Amino acid sequence: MKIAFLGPHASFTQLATAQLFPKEELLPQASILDCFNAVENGEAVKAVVPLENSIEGTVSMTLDYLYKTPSIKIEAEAVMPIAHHLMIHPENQVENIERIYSHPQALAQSFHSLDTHYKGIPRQDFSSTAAAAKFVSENKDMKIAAVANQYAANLYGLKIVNRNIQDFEQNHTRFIIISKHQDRYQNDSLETLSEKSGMLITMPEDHPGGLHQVLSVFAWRKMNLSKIESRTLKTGLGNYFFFINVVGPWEEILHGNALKELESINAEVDFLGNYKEFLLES
Ligand SMILES: O=C(O)C(=O)C[C@]1(C(=O)O)C=C[C@@H](O)C=C1
Repeated sequence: MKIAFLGPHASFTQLATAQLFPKEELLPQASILDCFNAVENGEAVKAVVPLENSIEGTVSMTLDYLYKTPSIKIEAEAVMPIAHHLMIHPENQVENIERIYSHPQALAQSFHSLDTHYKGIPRQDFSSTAAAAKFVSENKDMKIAAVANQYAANLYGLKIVNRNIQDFEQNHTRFIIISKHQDRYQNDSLETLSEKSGMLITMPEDHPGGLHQVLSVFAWRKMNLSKIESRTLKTGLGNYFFFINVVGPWEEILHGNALKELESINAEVDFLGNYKEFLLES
């Protein structure tokens, strides 16, 4: 089975994917959009993409493509500790560095640390931390550094010059397994943290109390929400869709009726699945 992931090798997403699918063929992709496309056009059966980070919040691109591609559902979540290191080509000196490359999430998670230790050195976005590390390894004549993980340093032969530069010690990223099949991913060798349902909800028009109506569907049934995130619909300022997580295993009557009630108040619901959240190693 082919599994797409945000590559190249040694990205954080690859470390997560390798733990979730140790025996499958992994297909590196250049972007989160490419991961969605690979699943959509059948090139890969599933993909692993980042959804949320404990320091920097939601990966908005993932949320947007979940919304834009209703055929794609969620099979599982996996949470992994994240440690960022600054690395350079072994023939370079850290004192000479003139630019720092990484994925925008990694740069944001290390913002204050980079600002304190490398003030004034411009930072540049890359498609992933591993892509930045690879670029540094291939360009020893440029005075550049990358923010990436230990595996990227090993794989691309870079020297770590500053360890654990994430701004908060507790740094975790939540990844999701996406597919068109809505299979439930199960893995007894990983610790299960929770079970939840995910859904995208859109109200057809803006009216007073619209969100309250949606939330009351869950509230009076005593359904516990663990996440609610609004994201722009890109149809004009003030128009949003909502990503909602409901805690617990799927109960046919309780959840089924909640979905029916949402429909009856004209909410559009894209049910993404009932799935487990697993814990991964760093
Ligand atoms: O750039 C990588 O290595 C990724 O896998 C992407 C990503 C993200 O988008 O959040 C994954 C985990 C970390 O939070 C930093 C970057």
